[in-house]
Amino acid sequence: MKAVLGLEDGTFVVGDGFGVEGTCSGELVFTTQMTGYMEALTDPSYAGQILMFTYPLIGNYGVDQQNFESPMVHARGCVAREIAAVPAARPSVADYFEENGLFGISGVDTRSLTIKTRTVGTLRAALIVGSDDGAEAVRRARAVSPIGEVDLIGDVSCSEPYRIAGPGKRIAVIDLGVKRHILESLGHRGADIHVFPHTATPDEVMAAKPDALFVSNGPGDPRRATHAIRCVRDLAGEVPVIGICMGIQVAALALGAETYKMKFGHRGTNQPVRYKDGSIYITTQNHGFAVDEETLPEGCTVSYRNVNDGTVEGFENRDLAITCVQFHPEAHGGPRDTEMHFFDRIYREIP
Ligand SMILES: NC(=O)CC[C@H](N)C(=O)O
Repeated sequence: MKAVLGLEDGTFVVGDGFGVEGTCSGELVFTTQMTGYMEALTDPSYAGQILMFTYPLIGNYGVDQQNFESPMVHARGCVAREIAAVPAARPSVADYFEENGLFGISGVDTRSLTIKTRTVGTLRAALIVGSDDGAEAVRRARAVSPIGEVDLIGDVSCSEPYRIAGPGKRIAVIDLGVKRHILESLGHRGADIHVFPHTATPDEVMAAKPDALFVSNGPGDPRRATHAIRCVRDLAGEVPVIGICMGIQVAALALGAETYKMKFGHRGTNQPVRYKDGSIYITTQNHGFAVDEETLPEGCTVSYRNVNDGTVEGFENRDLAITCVQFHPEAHGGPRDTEMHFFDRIYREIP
């Protein structure tokens, strides 16, 4: 089966389709991870994006639902150099894509597409599985709305509040598309977790009498997380605030700081960050927006910084008890170095 990937700049590449016939479109983003392909594809933060793997062989250990970050694939499409046809475990990625009505293309030069993305910035793209009509793919890519103009959070947040009972501190989680392993990392420490939809009001959150407010990861432009921004704006100072990924961006926006779209973002399991004490951690990341350090108000200090480009990877505000990171300390699969470092510390520090 043929497939074609078209980009807004007029480029298209023809390859082998996998999954089912049809079309998907969104931002084309690349991740440098060598493993953890299903964790990435099922991460709700990839909603609205077509995910391209720079590592040339994807799928060699098959699909294991135990690794999923949510019950389904959220990336709109998958681009790979090669998908392992006969993995060591079943089902294969291609079988899984077919059974679940998903779209993929393999046999394409992911290096040149990555170099292009790094050179010109993230591009809108369309993938047509079952066709090699490059002009049509480019036309569809150009029709894609920029990610900042699309509401994606409502599609991935829970619709009703729910609780994962635990014996320990009570944490209210605002679900912007929360990854399963974040809830598990909190739960393993004993947290009594109350999860709220992204539309939760400050009163609804406070009715749970939380010891801390946690704002999750999520897809798209953080400025669209308007309800969560309001919650943090109203509640910071009243309860400790913890954030991961979109959570840090929401916390920054709530304090009056700004976020910006990065040229091509950070996605992978090999992103080095430097903590304020000088120690370096290898982290998993998936973000295309970042906090503008210059706009952070007084009282906020940058706690982690990306070693490659110097961008903000974490900040804290001791007076307001805000602690947040841009990377993913819960990451499965990816390095676990920061799981203990981050979750133990934030859990211990909740009064
Ligand atoms: N994983 C996330 O929470 C990502 C946050 C936001 N969607 C970004 O791309 O920056």
